[in-house]
Amino acid sequence: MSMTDQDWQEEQTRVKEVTQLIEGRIRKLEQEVGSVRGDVVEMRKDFWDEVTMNFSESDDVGETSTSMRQQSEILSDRERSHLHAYAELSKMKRLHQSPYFGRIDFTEKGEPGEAVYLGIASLLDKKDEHFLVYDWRAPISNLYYDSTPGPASYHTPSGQISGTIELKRQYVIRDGHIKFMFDTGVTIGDELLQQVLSRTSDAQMKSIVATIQQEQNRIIRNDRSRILIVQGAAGSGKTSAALQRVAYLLYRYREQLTADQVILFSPNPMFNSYVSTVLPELGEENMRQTTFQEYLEHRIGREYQLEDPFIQMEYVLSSYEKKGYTARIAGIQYKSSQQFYHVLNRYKELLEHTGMQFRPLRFQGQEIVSAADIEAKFYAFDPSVRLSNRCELLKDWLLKALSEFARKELKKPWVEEQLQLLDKEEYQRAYRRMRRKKRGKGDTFSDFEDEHIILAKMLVSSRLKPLRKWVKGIRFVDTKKMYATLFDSSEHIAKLSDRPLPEEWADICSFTLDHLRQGNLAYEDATPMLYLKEMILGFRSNTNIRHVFIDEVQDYSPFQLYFLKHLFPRARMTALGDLNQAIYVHASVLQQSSVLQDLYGPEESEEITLTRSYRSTQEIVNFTKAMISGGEHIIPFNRRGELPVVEIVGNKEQLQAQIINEIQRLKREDYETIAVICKTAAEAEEAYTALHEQVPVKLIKKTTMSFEQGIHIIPAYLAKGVEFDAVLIYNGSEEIYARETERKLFYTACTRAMHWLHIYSLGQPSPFILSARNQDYVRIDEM
Ligand SMILES: Nc1ncnc2c1ncn2[C@@H]1O[C@H](COP(=O)(O)OP(=O)(O)OP(=O)(O)O)[C@@H](O)[C@H]1O
Repeated sequence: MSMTDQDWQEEQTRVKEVTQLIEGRIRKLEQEVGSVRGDVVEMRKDFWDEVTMNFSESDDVGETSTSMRQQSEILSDRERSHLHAYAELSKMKRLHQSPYFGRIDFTEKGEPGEAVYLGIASLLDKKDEHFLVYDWRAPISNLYYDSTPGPASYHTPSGQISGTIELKRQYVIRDGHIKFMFDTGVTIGDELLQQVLSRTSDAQMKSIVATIQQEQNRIIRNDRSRILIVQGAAGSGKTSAALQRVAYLLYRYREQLTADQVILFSPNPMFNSYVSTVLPELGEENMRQTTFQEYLEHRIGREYQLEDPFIQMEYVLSSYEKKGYTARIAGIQYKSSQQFYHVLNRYKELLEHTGMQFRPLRFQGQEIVSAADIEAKFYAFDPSVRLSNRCELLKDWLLKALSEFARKELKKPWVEEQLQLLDKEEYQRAYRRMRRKKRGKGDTFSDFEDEHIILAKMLVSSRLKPLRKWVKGIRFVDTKKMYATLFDSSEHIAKLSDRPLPEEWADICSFTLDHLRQGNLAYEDATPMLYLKEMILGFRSNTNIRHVFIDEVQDYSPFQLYFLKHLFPRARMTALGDLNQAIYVHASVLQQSSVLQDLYGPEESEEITLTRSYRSTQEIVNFTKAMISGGEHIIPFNRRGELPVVEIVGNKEQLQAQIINEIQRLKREDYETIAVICKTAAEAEEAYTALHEQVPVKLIKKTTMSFEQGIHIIPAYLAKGVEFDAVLIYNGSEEIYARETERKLFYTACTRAMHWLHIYSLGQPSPFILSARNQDYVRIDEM
């Protein structure tokens, strides 16, 4: 079917009409809204802070939803209707920029045909009768993404509807004018995708609704499985699909689901800023965003000096020579495994009968209740009572013991001494406070004696207050010691294991115990330690969250995934990752696909693989896919560019001078985002020092919160998930990238490039580069 001039004219006329209608609505809404502009403030805070209430006590969940309800009740009806008008206005403004991007003509059996136009929101005609534009998430819109012209059908809540697609058309509309228009046979024509992908990169991710591919659509609209596992090549649109999926779910389940009930775990804080505009662009509120580390900090950051994953990463990448390196690596792998998770589960069962460790209750050097007595009391409770409930019972028992102790303490000389020390004013104040307290209780005290005793009581009680708090916080349970016990010798843990321990066990033990003794918690110990704590004291789960998205899931260990499952018991999970980008040395959940399948069982799991890569040019994909196993399955999208360049230099001065030249050239050629990617933070620092006086570069650190256009110097592990027009690899030599563990880091770094990839190498280049065919890159030898 070919497009005629008449088609163009008709379509342009329609665009004009729709645009005028939108403009009319905008004028009306602006009047409605104008008077209270700025009145309604957004009430969102950092996720974990806000949810502190949610986590602080296990039975607080009800309270949290009450407090949320209260929040929304604060908004008066008037404000609510204004909010609605605001939302409507911003939707109209978005539609005004580009009212729709696609059309299908669909004839349902026995009905007249209908032209269905798709946009980012729905739009009704003047009489509110017909859809001028359908929301891209509406049931009928699925035809556009999933079917080709010919017989087709789609699901609606009331059943399946069959018919024929007569036409499928795509548009690019800007400011009321059609810029491009294509009729397509295949799913979504390559023409529009070509248009979209040839743009330069942005500081922020864009929505892809106009060009969602069929396989991506299956991810976005999946609503059957408990866990959806997405494995996809670098640049295949995993993150994009995840975000459009959030928008889809918020639309599809708008009666039940709010953005607050969806959480995205991302690789680092900067990534949060990178993706934060996609949902607002689609007219939805952002989901909650966090990192796993942020959660750990929230839960155990006060008790320990917590190592973050990037410090661990720096150690792994640059301490090969150090003593204890192999043992630490073996320890990281062991502690992140499913095996260790099972060990902890068995440990918990053991603790139900024996082995709980307690801190004694002490006051001013004297022991009120000894650890042994606490333990005896604990195991005297009925063994069928849960550990956490027994801890609660212990708490009550200890609080009673504390009151008893306080009574006896009243007569002790220190109390008298301290009372004597109160000066007159303090005494008066205490006396008045006491009177106030006593008033209304019918208690009167006439003589000095009474008064004195009451003051003594107050004194003792105030001295014991911290201890009471300590007991209430169940701090008498010594989780740290119980965790450490596992590393005391091999005997104890061997009884809990069904597999042999790592060879380096003795060294793993001494590393762990040393760290704990100093109050440090290595990254690999944080999750198991917290898990043990939760098993003993009761899991503080979050039942409000209904959808958990885990991006870069290959960087999570099996242990962490099991943990997240416990943490969000009522949620469905969408896990997206690429094993070839697994940059941590700990076991990756994607190493064996069974790990994720086992999480909820195969029946509850669904897996989708994405093999087309959209980020990089065909040349870059052909070059990078040679670095990894299974790379032959990656299909580049047909977009041409220049061959990657590998430039070998003889010394550092030359290296830095060449990079400066190259950055200047790229800037002249209007590349908007350029990254110099380094291996470690130390290397990035070095590059920054050498370059920043010649070219305007920004150094990205793990604390960097937002991402801007420009020239960045960035360690590879922080470049996760983001992309740049041009990537320069600071030093891709054999010396820097040769070990197996560095292969994936190098691959991740190179696959950040959209249009231009230039690798510098100080001396012999990395073997990963040399695995590419000679014709797939240009080699320049300056040596
Ligand atoms: N259907 C699509 N239409 C237009 N652009 C797309 C589409 N799918 C992906 N892209 C673009 O491809 C690039 C890579 O997408 P995204 O970052 O989602 O991939 P990813 O699989 O998460 O990558 P990585 O694993 O390498 O971080 C983005 O610029 C995205 O906008």
